[in-house]
Amino acid sequence: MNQLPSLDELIDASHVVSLPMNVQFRGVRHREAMLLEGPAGWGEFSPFLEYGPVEAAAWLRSAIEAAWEGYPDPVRHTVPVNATLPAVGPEHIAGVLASYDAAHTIKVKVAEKGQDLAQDIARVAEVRRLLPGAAIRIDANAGWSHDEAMTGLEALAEFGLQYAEQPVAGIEGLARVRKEVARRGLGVLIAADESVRKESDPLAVARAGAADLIIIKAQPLGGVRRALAVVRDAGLPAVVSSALDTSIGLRQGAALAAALPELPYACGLATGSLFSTDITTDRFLAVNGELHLREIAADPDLMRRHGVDPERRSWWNQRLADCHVQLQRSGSRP
Ligand SMILES: O=C(O)CCC(=O)C1=CC=C[C@@H](O)[C@@H]1C(=O)O
Ligand SMILES: [Mg+2]
Repeated sequence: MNQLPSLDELIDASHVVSLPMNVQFRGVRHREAMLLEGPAGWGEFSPFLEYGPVEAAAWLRSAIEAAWEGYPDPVRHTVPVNATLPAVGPEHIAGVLASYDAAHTIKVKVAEKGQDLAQDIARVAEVRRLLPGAAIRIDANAGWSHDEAMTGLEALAEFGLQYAEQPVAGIEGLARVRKEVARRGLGVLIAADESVRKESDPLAVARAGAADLIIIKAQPLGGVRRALAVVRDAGLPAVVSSALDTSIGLRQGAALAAALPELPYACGLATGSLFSTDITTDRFLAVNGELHLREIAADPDLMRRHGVDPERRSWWNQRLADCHVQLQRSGSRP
């Protein structure tokens, strides 16, 4: 596939859905997504609503790759995954974790706006109490200052952390935290997420020696093949994650995880469990901590049931058009 599909072709191939979630995540209670059906299968285009066309164009590129080109050959057919725990209070933790069949590795959200470190400590402590043998990682989404990160990491390291994802903003900030963590001997690895997917150069963080590992996501990085190239060139261990995707987007992430030469960590691809429903009857959910690679197709009835109103549909058509222009401009082909 060397040609970018035309805008008309994309509009004809697209459906827009809004899926309800079981629990608020990232301030989101309903997740909107555009699904594209192309000659190679289904692709998902679901940048968060506040993203502008320059950033969102990479997400469209990823959907077009999935639907018009398909995926590279897998080197594995099962993908280990983590449960993702939003910034809920301790009383809700057991319930949220019970919705996942993925208790070996838990990613706990911390540094949520409007909350404090005591709440983060209580959340991580409760996960450790419920699952004494689990690997626990945290994700601050760049919500801490340097000093807050050091205080937070000192306190949370007591519970045994596999790694800390994006404790602070920016590549320099990460490098500084990583250095200080080593100086204090805290034994916590530093993972870069926003410093990979939101930087104009996704390799800059690796070049700066600012992280021990990188988080990679197919949609923000412009597709599975581009994400694979980032991992190859970064030369760091990679954790595949998602963006609160429907089963179609999670399948894109699984294709990326399945094609990576090395997969040392469980992947953030179990978030289907945070939704109360999906666009396929055979949802792409973890079974005993693993996703089993298989084809996922959207179900026409479910897409109809969760379809958006005409106003949202035209908003998405405009977004599609804006991102299409971006891809034409950058000469970016799937
Ligand atoms: O990695 C995971 O366990 C699940 C995905 C996840 O955490 C995220 C999904 C969507 C938006 C992001 O804020 C968030 C992340 O920061 O990794
Ligand atoms: Mg993250």
